[in-house]
Amino acid sequence: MTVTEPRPAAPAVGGTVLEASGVTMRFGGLLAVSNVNLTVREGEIVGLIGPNGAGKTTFFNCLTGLYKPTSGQVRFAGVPRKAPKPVRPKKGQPAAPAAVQVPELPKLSPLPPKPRAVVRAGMARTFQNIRLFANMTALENVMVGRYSRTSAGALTSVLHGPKFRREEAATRARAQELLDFVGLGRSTEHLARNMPYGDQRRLEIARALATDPKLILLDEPTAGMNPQETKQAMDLIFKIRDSGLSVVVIEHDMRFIFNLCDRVLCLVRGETLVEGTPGEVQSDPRVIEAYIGSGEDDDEDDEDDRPQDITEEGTS
Ligand SMILES: Nc1ncnc2c1ncn2[C@@H]1O[C@H](COP(=O)(O)OP(=O)(O)OP(=O)(O)O)[C@@H](O)[C@H]1O
Repeated sequence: MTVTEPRPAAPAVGGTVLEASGVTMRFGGLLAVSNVNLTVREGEIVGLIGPNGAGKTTFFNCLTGLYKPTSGQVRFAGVPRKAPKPVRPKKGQPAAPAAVQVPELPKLSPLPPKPRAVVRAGMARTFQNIRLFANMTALENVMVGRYSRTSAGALTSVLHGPKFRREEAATRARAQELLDFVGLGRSTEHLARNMPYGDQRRLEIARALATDPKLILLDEPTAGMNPQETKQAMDLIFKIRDSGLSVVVIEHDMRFIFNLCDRVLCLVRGETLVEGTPGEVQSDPRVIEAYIGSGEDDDEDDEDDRPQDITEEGTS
């Protein structure tokens, strides 16, 4: 399964941006992710692969703070995990024995689960299913993403004071810049729901970039794309990397992943099967076995995968 083609040279990889160690996630009796480690450095593109049900999305959700892992730890930009607060005895009650005072709490990610807080921390993500505001223009969709970075309060916004107007103009200008960056500079006033599928995907990326992230996580960015759209998506991700961001990407398209990524982590049944360069991972017989065993066809280009509608859900 050698599918690697010559790829643009990666810039020198810098310090650690994201570090996940021993991440485990249980849903009741089901162990979806088990003791998974991952380090992402500045300027790196890391791929997450694995057959259906391997735990990729669950692990992704642990990285972004959408899920609190059952155990393990996620550090983003060096933010350390907060120590659990000791339980204080109530007034007049004798102090509980030490073992009860500091219960054995599961190690939680320091990443707050609130999406806005995750954005402030410098992470942005896209979802498997497109989540654009269907009846808003491309520009408005990106501006919505940008609002998490503006400071005008509710009163300023209602009064449309000078501060609001200044910020609004800056937000609009930045949104336009991002649309140009992703190649949608001419679609500014198009309603999201009328845009071609590949453009909607790029619009989602522009909206995620509007939060000025250090790291962007893309969940199946090429799902349902035709080969030309897939190539454009790859070029865009290289461009994002070249602008200094780190990228983590989940994909089923092996050719895409092996041509795009600096490093690839392959999960099977919630566990790390192998992690390494695309060359190492694609030649590992265990990876081939895992995919053959799962019956997945990696070169499938099924047009029927295209979602028919985009949802009205907002950024998260
Ligand atoms: N919220 C949930 N509650 C219970 N079980 C879940 C939940 N989310 C995922 N699972 C289970 O956890 C396992 C891993 O699922 P996950 O969606 O993370 O895999 P995946 O590798 O992303 O799969 P796919 O490639 O099909 O999207 C599966 O067995 C799935 O059924």
